[in-house]
Amino acid sequence: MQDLTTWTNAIRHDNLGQVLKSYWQLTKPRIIPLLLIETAASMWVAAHGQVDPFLLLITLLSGALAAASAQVINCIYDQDIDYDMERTRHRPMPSGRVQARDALLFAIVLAVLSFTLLTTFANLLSACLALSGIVVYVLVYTHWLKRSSSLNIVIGGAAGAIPPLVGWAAVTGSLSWAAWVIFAIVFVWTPPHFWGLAMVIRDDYAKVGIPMLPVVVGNEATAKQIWIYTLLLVPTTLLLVYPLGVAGALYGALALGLGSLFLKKAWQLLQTPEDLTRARSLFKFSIFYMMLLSASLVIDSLPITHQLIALGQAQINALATAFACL
Ligand code: HEM
Ligand SMILES: CC(C)=CCC/C(C)=C/CC/C(C)=C/COP(=O)(O)OP(=O)(O)O
Repeated sequence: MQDLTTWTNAIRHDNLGQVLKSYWQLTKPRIIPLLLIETAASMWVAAHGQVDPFLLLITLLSGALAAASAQVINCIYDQDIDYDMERTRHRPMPSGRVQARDALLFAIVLAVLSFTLLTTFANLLSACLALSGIVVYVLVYTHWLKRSSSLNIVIGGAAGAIPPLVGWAAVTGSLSWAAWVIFAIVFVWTPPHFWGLAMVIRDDYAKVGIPMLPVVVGNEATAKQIWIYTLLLVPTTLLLVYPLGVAGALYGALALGLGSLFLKKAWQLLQTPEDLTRARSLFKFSIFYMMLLSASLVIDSLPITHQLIALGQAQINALATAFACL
C-alpha cells in the first residue's frame, strides 16, 4: 500500500513537472533574456547610470511577463504551421500537450500581471507600452503580416523594439529622442537578425507557405537586404553619441567595432549568398552583437566609467604639460 502511494505521488509529481515544462516552453523563454537586456540598457541610459534596483526588477519582471504573454498567443495562433514545420513540431500546442483555451487563459494572466505591476510600481505609460508590444506582435506581426507579406519582419519587428521604450518610460515617465533612437537600433537590427536564420530554414517556411523574404526573393536578394539594413544599423547606433550626446566615446568606439564586425559578416554573406554556414554565423553574431551593444551602453553610462575617463584625461593633460615644459 505504502509502495502504491509513493508510486502515485511520483506520477503526479512527474505530470506536474511536464505541465509546468509545457507552459514554460509556450513562452519561448530563450528569446526573452535579450529583450530584457535591451530594456535594462535603455533604463541605465535614461537614469544616467544610476537605476533604482527595485524599479529595475519590477520593469524586467513585467517585461518578461508581457513578452511571455505575446509568445503564448503567437503559439496558439500559429499551431497549424508549427505542426507542419520540423523545427516547431514539438512545441506544446502542435504536440497537443496544452489546450488552446488553457493557453489563452495563461496568456491573459501574464498580461494582466505585467500591466498591474507596471502601473502600480512604475507608471501607466510603461504599462501601456508593454501592452502595445503584445498587440503589435500578435495583431500586426502574427495575424496580419506573417502569412501575407515579405515585409512581415520589417514592420512586425517593431514589436521587439518596444521593450527599450518600456524601460525608458519606466524610469522617466516619458519618451525622449534617445528612447526612439534605441527603438530604431533594434528595429533596424531585426531584419538582418532574422533573415540570416530564415535563409537557413527557408525550405521549412516555403513548405507552409510563409512568405519570409528568402522564400519570396531568394538568398541573393535577401543577402542584399541584410547588407543594406546592416549599413543603416551602424550610423543609427552612433546617433546616441552624436547629435544626442546621451552616450560617450567608450560606447561610440565599441559600437563602431561591433558594427564593423557585423558589416564584415554581412559583406561575406553578400559575396556567397548560398553559403548557409555564413548565414547561420551572421544570425548567431547578431545575438552576440545586441548583447554586447547593450552592455556597452550600460558600462558607458556608469558614473565610475565617467570618473575613470576624466582621471585618464587629467593624466594625459598633465603629461602633455610636463612634455611642453621640457
Ligand atoms: C519579428 C521579429 C523577430 C523574429 C521573426 C525573430 C525570429 C526568430 C526565430 C525564428 C528564432 C529561432 C527560434 C527557434 O529556433 O525556436 C530566433 C531566435 C532568437 N531571437 Fe529572434 N526574432 C525576432 C526578433 C527578436 C528580437 C527583437 C530579439 C531580442 C532583442 C530576438 C532574440 C532572439 C534570440 C536571443 C534568439 C536565440 C534563441 C536561442 O538561443 O535559440 N529576436 N528569432
Ligand atoms: C514589449 C513586448 C511585450 C514585446 C514583445 C516582443 C516580442 C515577443 C518579440 C519576439 C520576436 C520574436 C522572437 C519573434 C519570433 O517569430 P515567430 O513567432 O514567427 O517565430 P517562430 O517561427 O519560431 O514561431
